[in-house]
Amino acid sequence: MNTNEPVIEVTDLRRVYGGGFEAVRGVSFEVARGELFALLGTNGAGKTSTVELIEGLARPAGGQVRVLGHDPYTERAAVRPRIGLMLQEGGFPSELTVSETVRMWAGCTSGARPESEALSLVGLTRRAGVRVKQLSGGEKRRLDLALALLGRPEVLFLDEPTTGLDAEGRQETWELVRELRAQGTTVLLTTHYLEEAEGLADRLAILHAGRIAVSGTPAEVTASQPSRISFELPTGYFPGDLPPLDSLGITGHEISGRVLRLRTNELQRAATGLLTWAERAGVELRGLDIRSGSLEEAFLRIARHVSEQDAQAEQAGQAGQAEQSQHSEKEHVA
Ligand SMILES: Nc1ncnc2c1ncn2[C@@H]1O[C@H](COP(=O)(O)OP(=O)(O)OP(=O)(O)O)[C@@H](O)[C@H]1O
Repeated sequence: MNTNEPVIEVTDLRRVYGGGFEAVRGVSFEVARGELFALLGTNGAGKTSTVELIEGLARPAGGQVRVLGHDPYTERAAVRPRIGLMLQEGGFPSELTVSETVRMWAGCTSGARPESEALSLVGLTRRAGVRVKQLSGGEKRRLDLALALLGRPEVLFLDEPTTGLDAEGRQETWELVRELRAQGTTVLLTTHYLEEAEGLADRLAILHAGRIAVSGTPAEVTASQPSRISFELPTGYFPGDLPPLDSLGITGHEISGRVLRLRTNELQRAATGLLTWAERAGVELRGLDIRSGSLEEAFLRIARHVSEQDAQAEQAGQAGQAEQSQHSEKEHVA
């Protein structure tokens, strides 16, 4: 296979649940060999619904998925041995020990790693004899990961892999994922942790209400967000006493109490202008906070923006219904 050829290709993907609810509404993206692509999104955005289609666990209502050049649903036998799945719920028999679980799984996996290697990869060697039901939530996630890695997959699907892990466990999992990626494994990750996506992903997409709202490298997505400056107005000063905000490259502002919050796409210019003004005026900008655009900002803006759109659409719908019912009343009266 050409190394530039995408390992995962998703085109105009759609998923409709019983009752007609469209959870995935035309999602398209590609993941190249050796790349780590992260899907982020609010609760219910459609991450799991999308990933399950790519894993071949369900048939799309529309669009196309290709994994390693095959349809993962209709050509499951060609795809399954080459991919590793770490689902949100492993669902393994709780009475088996960690070691028995790995051996059972290895029995169904061709070319499986030795048990000791799989357990040591995820730091579970010392828990080999413990029953699954006695593992902590974080240890269960590690076992899920060990099983996903058992067949040395070319493509690894990680659905919220660090949920339930403490800070150290999370760092260890990230280190392992980085190593796997360095060895050429292609990874599709869904996560709620923005720093996880920021630290691991080559590219990412933020899903909202079944659609991709923004995608790109973490740096591209972050750079598309405005930077922020906030401080307390010095006593006796008003916003009009500052230099004209647009002359400092400030594109928006709001004031609550004495705290002024500014938005800018030219952080250095805006910050320098304000600090120079404060220096000359001999005043202190208390509580000064200067921060570049962040992935968190992008995420929150998308969630807020789309909820505003939803609210507007709902209002427009209600207004339309009210108008229609007034209209039909009039027709009735006439
Ligand atoms: N089996 C199902 N039947 C009907 N609706 C479903 C089903 N599974 C999911 N949904 C709905 O589809 C939407 C997307 O759900 P999905 O689980 O894909 O979101 P998600 O982004 O993975 O969310 P989370 O971050 O909470 O895991 C939600 O509105 C959810 O209620």
